[in-house]
Amino acid sequence: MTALTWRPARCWCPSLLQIFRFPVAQVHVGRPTMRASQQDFENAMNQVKLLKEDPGNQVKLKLYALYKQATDGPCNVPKPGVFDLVNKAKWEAWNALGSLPKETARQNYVDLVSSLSPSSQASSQGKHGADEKTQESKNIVVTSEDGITKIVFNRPAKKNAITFQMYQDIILALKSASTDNSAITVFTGTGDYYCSGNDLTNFTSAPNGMEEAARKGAVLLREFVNSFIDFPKPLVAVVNGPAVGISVTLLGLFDAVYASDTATFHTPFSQLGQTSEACSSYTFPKIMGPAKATEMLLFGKKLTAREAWAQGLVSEVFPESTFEKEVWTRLKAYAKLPPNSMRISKELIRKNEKEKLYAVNAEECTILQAKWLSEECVNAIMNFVSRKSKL
Ligand SMILES: CCCCCC/C=C/C(=O)SCCNC(=O)CCNC(=O)[C@H](O)C(C)(C)COP(=O)(O)OP(=O)(O)OC[C@H]1O[C@@H](n2cnc3c(N)ncnc32)[C@H](O)[C@@H]1OP(=O)(O)O
Repeated sequence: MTALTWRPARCWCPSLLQIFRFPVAQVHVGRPTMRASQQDFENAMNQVKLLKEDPGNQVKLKLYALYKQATDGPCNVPKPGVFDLVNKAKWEAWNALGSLPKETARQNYVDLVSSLSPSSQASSQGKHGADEKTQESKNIVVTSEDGITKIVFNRPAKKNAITFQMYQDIILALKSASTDNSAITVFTGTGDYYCSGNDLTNFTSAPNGMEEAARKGAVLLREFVNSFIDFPKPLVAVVNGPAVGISVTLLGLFDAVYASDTATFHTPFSQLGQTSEACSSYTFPKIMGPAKATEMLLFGKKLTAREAWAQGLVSEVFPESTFEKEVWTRLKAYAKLPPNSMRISKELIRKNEKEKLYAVNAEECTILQAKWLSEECVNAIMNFVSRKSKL
């Protein structure tokens, strides 16, 4: 109860207040060289407001903790409850500073701000909003060429983890691809990963509470998966590297899956206190049989590309050295096939399944909405965010 009255530092600009929108980065706290004055401290606070790029959660937590220590002294408020993820993390960061003297905290704050890279400082010209928007949409890149619309997970620094914004961008990209001039649509990833699944920090910033976030997440997930169920043209995954979570389960709704031999397929839902999605509770047992689906969806067994091929999830595996060349040559040839024939054949395959898929999707989303509020799930996500465990 008291925890709810605890206020975050007011010096942060609004985008930085949502400290968990971006995952953790390494903190480097510069070594104090001299005592920072109150003026240095205030200058540093102003500099933080001008940061152009998000410095990462760990840095923001550290800044928050040092600010509180420098102004209020040692942590003196009760620990927020387990579901109040953001405030709990802030409390833990502040509390971890123990009895660090106010002056040292002030100096460390100034050093930390000055250690942030110059490239992340804003020019005070202020076209911040426009830049951010461009940045968001670049995480999903859509191009169309040679009869192929390519939708690319393009967030390699985060292994192409999918943010809420990316889910929305993909829904729009699929809508547009369904009526553009292309014959087929292809998903692939930039960098070494195909996609590491849902961004695990999606639910750690919940300004209106976790229940509201889980409700909205379930609505978004349902619409997202429905846009795959409904997609009318051949949908192909070019799996260039490891795939995790929802990027794997969605493959059951694709028409063909080509994988590099560096790809792996991992659905660690139980480990995350979650359950299967994207209709995989229906498509996976159908594709690979219930026993193999259980190993993946319940026990989180990670498959190699060849194992995934043997179980029918992957159409064909290619050596990494020739993967791109072979796959794109083949896809360009397929894209020259009569598009209406391909569309109608897909419709014949999919139409008897559609009602079932909608129903499965709805049920999976309802179950997940509840799971996201469970202690098992909250703990697993907090472990990831605080880096206690890696899958
Ligand atoms: C509308 C909501 C729909 C929700 C649908 C439900 C969907 C469920 C799922 O998809 S469950 C699967 C979720 N994914 C994971 O559990 C994977 C988590 N990530 C990892 O285990 C590892 O990062 C890894 C194995 C993918 C890669 O390990 P490694 O090679 O050691 O790299 P790093 O861990 O250092 O990763 C680099 C960088 O990327 C960030 N990152 C990677 N994956 C995610 C992720 N899924 N969510 C958030 N952030 C991710 C990681 O934190 C590092 O960031 P940093 O450099 O530290 O800032």
